[in-house]
Amino acid sequence: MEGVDHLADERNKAEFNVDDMKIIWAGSRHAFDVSNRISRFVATDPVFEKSNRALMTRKELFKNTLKKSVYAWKIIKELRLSDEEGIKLRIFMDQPGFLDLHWGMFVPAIKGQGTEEQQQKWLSLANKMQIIGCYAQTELGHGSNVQGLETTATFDPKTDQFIMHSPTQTSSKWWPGGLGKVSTHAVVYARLITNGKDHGVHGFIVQLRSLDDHSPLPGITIGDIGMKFGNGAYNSMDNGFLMFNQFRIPRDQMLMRLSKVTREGKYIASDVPRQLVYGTMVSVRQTIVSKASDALARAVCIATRYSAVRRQFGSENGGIETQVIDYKTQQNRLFPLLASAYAFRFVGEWLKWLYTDVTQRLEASDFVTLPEAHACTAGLKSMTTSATSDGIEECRKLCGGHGYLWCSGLPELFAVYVPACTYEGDNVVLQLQVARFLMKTVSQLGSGKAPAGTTAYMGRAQHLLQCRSGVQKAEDWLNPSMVLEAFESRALRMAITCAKNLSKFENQEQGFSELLADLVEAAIAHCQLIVVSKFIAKIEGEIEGKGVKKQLKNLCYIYALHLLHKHLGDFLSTNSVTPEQASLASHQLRSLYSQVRPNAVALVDAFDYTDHYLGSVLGRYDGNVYPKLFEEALKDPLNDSVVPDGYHEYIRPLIKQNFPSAKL
Ligand SMILES: CCCCCCCC/C=C\CCCCCC(=O)SCCNC(=O)CCNC(=O)[C@H](O)C(C)(C)COP(=O)(O)OP(=O)(O)OC[C@H]1O[C@@H](n2cnc3c(N)ncnc32)[C@H](O)[C@@H]1OP(=O)(O)O
Ligand SMILES: Cc1cc2nc3c(=O)[nH]c(=O)nc-3n(C[C@H](O)[C@H](O)[C@H](O)COP(=O)(O)OP(=O)(O)OC[C@H]3O[C@@H](n4cnc5c(N)ncnc54)[C@H](O)[C@@H]3O)c2cc1C
Repeated sequence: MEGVDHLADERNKAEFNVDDMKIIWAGSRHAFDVSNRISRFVATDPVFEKSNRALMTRKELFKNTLKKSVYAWKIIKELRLSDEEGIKLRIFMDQPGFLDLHWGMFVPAIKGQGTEEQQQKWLSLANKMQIIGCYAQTELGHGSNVQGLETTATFDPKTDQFIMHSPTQTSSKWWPGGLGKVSTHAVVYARLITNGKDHGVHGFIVQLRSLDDHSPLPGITIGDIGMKFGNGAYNSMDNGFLMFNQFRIPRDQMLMRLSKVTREGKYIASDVPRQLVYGTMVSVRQTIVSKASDALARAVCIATRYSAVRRQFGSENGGIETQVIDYKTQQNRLFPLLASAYAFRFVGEWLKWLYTDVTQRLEASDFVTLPEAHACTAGLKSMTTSATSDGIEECRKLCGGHGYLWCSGLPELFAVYVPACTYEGDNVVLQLQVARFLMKTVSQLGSGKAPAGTTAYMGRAQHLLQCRSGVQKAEDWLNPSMVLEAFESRALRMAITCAKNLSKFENQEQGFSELLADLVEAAIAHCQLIVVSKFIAKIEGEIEGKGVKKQLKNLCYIYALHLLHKHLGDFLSTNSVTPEQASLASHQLRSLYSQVRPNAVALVDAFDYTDHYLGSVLGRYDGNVYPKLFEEALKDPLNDSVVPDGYHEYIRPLIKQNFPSAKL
């Protein structure tokens, strides 16, 4: 029934103040106000309508993205929205497009790697969108291995120019978002060559298309790489290819904050670590962690509301059937995902702090925390995006058959989200970076250099290698120090086992290659420890609002104990817990599920998502699912006529067994 809240009973059960939880989820009252206002603004503006996306052709979808993006920019300018409001507008617009790469990578690359003069010149144009930029790093032949890029930028001292060239087919740029059809400019990563010497990969600002008629400049071949996974979804983005044929740019278009080429062609490397050329990727990996919590929360919101609406079995004497959310199996699959959404939110907040801290240090030429910032952003990007992709798919299954309908919102969410496991660094490749960092830290134990930050626990190696978990009863698993000790001991023991096995090889690189799978598992264990420890730190801090802290505690322990359950092999094989303690953890988990159950719908309401943003009939705020499923079905073009096109051509001849031209 229209106007009726079918989930009202669920909402009345809540034991905490949802409005207070909304503030915790958003990060602050101010952040909540901005999100709330902008999401409602987008939801009510017809230009941002998105329900028809799956039925659009690629060309229609692309044009629709242009329309929305330019309209969003007009609103940002006319209403003088702040940067924060502008970002929210793009998030709630919910359609991947060139704006993401222009603002998310092109502008940050110039800010991070350009000199002051370069910033003044290029940012003044980019900030007004008088030029549109993308981030062109990946090539057909190399994405993960950035040092393997083949595009060259050869300095020509006669003309004071760089000659950009794609020497092979595999050196074609391939994948950059916004490149295919929209961008006028790109930050291109290419091997810098001066006086015949290769100085490795550097960034260059390159104009690609005419600012008058948008045609590619002579010497440039450019286009879209074609359809990607799913309908609608990421196909709104013009991921592109690009080839240079001896294309010339002025010398001052090399991004020269980190190293320079003089008029004479002399290469001057600064004394900062060369890895700062990867700085834009580090910054985006950090934002991807917060976006993981957002995507997972969307899926969980849909699955939770629908699980409360959906009834199946359990009716006695013709009475009402059981809500599927009451099945323990449903809770065992759903509530850890709900807990993960909150966990990723809080680790995302912490990572933002870490990133801000390292940025300030770099500005003061303090590079000490750079390796840790790289390991944390890489590892947490990898861990949270993998868990989120799996989680969205699990939410689809939690919604049964209807989850497979496009209008559930889940297929498109999955299709848009899943490349996050690959872009901005393949998730396995990134965990191997964490593993390298851990092996280095382990090798330095006992050298007098105490591990700091997220590896500080390794400084207590003597204790953690010997200790036995003190858990004796199920409630002990609600003791933060016991939970932390189990995770620390598992992570440390796995890392030390890898280090010991590595030391058996004469050639360390060969050993590393042999042990890749174990190293990835050790890295994941370390990352999970970080997430658990940041969640615990959150619930041990000050949290306002009636009943809010209690709910967050429940979610925190669900997050930790479900990981323990899922990775029990690690915990048992490292003797971090005994089988009896593991079974006490499962007992405690069941009790936590019962405590979360009456609060589940309110806990997803706290995300404050509009129906527009969710884009899901199953996840509607009012729970009015069945009539709306019918409405959606009737909108399908196949239902425009009762007798379909093709009846006379195929169906009728078939059932009449009358195939005029068939030679059987
Ligand atoms: C709607 C609003 C949206 C808001 C904004 C969102 C933005 C848009 C979001 C999504 C859109 C999609 C965008 C997608 C864009 C892309 O995909 S861009 C391309 C991304 N490409 C990659 O991520 C490539 C991955 N590969 C690498 O990063 C590197 O090749 C590597 C790290 C795997 C290896 O680098 P290499 O130089 O070969 O290093 P190693 O020999 O392994 O290591 C040498 C040492 O350097 C350290 N290190 C490596 N990387 C970094 C770093 N980034 N920072 C600091 N240090 C680094 C490494 O640990 C080694 O240290 P040691 O010598 O001490 O061991
Ligand atoms: C939707 C999307 C948008 C993108 N946008 C951009 C963009 O805007 N700009 C840009 O420059 N790029 C972009 N990319 C490219 C992206 O960054 C790369 O695809 C990504 O870095 C992975 O590199 P790859 O494709 O070379 O994978 P590969 O490295 O070829 O990976 C293939 C397999 O090999 C494995 N593997 C590779 N190396 C190792 C190793 N050392 N050890 C163990 N296993 C290994 C991987 O785990 C994976 O299973 C985008 C990609 C996608 C999908």
